Amino acid sequence: MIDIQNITVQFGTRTVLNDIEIKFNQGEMIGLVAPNGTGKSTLMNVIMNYLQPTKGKVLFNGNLSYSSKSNEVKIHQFVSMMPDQSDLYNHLSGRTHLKMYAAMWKSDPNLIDETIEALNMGHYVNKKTGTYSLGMRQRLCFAMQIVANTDIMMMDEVMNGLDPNNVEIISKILLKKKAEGKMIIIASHLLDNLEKYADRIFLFNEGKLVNTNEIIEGFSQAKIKTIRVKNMDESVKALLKTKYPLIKHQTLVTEMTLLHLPSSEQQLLSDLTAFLVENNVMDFAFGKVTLNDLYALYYHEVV
Ligand SMILES: Nc1ncnc2c1ncn2[C@@H]1O[C@H](COP(=O)(O)OP(=O)(O)OP(=O)(O)O)[C@@H](O)[C@H]1O
Repeated sequence: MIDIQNITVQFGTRTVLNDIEIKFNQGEMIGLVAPNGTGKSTLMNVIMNYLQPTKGKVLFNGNLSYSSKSNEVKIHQFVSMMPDQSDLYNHLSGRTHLKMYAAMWKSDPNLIDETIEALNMGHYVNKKTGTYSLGMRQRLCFAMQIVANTDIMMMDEVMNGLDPNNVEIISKILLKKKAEGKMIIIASHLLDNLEKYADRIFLFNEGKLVNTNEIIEGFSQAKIKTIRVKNMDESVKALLKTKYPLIKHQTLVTEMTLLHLPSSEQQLLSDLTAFLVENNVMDFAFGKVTLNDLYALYYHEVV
């Protein structure tokens, strides 16, 4: 378990993390989402103690913190950060990298071949990494962390440069690790993927972590409670507000209007359908709010 207690990070006058307080549990997949340069890596660096916060501390499993070098060694036995592609040694093979990681974390050596097979790396893993493509290097970095097999795994842009097949393969491996009780923290811009697999997703806003479930009630529920309407006329919006004052409106920069319904009662849904059609609004769909919508709401950017 990670207990982040009042972490503040300032660089000069800029506050990148502002008094963050949050607990992450074993068996959870946590998604961190934000535009570039907002603090995702900074938070991970604090959790790894690569960066000392201006204020606050991080507790592991109740009472262990980075209060001494020997504690750091203890913590890094069960907390790992996925290596970066620039950490690879070009003159060594992928297999050698995997063996190093298995040896450093004293994990089960059988994991090496299992992981090579799961990630379809057999045809290249014995070659020097200097000959690998971007996607091959990325899979190796991921495989290294899987072989280390720590209880807490942090990954910054794990899906970088991967084709959709490999994104799915890695997602399935992550689900398996989660089922084994690992805590997985992922910073990613692949919102659809994150939305599918993460248990809790946090957006960074002005140095704070905002849980997506708190932005829109029922965000993670599949129930129909939202209508997505494209290019809705201001006059129709006004009419709708008068007729259905309980329906909340949110307009995104994507020209999409979200209508949040007070319930998903059948009668309300059919009345609303009739209302929209009568007012010549044809481009609409019932469905849940997506992470892409929330991103557009928060960051005024189209993903
Ligand atoms: N050591 C440092 N000194 C000064 N400023 C820093 C330092 N590290 C990070 N920053 C600044 O803090 C902000 C957050 O950086 P961070 O790397 O955490 O962003 P990020 O959300 O991980 O971005 P990305 O998606 O690009 O990886 C940025 O404005 C960055 O310039």
